[in-house]
Amino acid sequence: MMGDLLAAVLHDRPALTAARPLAGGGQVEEWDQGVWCFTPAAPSQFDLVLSAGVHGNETAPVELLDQLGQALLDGSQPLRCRLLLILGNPAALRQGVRYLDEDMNRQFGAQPGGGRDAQRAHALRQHIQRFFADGAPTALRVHYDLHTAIRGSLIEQFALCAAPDPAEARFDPLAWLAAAGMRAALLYQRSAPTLTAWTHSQHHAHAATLELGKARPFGHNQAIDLSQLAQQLRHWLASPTLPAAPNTSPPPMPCFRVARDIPRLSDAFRLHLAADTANFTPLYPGQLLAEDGDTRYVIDEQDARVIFPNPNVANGQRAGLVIVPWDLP
Ligand SMILES: O=C(O)CCC(=O)N[C@@H](CCC(=O)O)C(=O)O
Ligand SMILES: [Zn+2]
Repeated sequence: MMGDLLAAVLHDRPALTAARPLAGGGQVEEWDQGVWCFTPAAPSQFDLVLSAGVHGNETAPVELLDQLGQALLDGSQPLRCRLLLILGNPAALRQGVRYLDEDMNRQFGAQPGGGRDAQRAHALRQHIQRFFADGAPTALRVHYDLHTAIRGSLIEQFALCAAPDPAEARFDPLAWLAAAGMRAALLYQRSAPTLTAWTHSQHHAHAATLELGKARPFGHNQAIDLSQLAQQLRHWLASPTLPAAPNTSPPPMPCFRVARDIPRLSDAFRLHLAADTANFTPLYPGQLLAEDGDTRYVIDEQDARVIFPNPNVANGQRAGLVIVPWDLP
């Protein structure tokens, strides 16, 4: 059943008109449409940002965060950490589209656009900045941005994040992701214009984009199993302290790195993959992956796989990623 937070966003009205005490202690305040700051009764050393709906057609994780928000409102979910809950792109959610003018998850880099998605991205940056600034300077900062993908995937649930920092003794990001049901990690080595790349680089948050299944409209997400993620999120929200956990070795899941981006440079771009090619499909050396006028993208990596192949992006945007296994040191 739809909760109060999502209903408000879909009806284009506020969910709360003033700060509301939570039945289980603490309070919630609406900072903007689709942005709620939950504060626990006692001070916390854990600041958690959970976002979904940055792409308006990716509804399963939006339903999950709506249920979590409702459980906090009605007191059935205890809260021991600070939480910023975000439904990313309300106007795109209302229309059931990935974005309005420009992909919102490309508006967090050095050159954001000027359209409605870029304006919303700017507002989200301000809210997240305020949330972290209001927390304890020593708090552990974690951000999960929940998505679903255009295509099916040979590994259904996986994370995209920066490589773990071996110096971080408080927290094992890959162990948390494994506990939340992620079965692979794609580790970035360079910056990207995405929301989690921004919270990681600007706010030193342990930030990951979670891919959770195939994108479908509201009410059609029965095939996506978010139970493990939901259980872990509920556990973390209720935990008075976080277990100290240095990075484990070997990592608890297969890890990959980006061997290269495949950019769509022009209208001549052609992707030589079937439209139903799943994420993580293996590519073989010598395979012609794509052409763009005179530019040919031929696989020369061993054990390569493809992620997010999509020829229908705007010129200049990423039309796919070639990834390879990465044995973390
Ligand atoms: O299925 C697809 O082609 C895209 C799914 C999606 O929205 N993925 C995110 C990944 C973000 C990241 O690279 O960290 C995106 O493209 O924004
Ligand atoms: Zn997405």
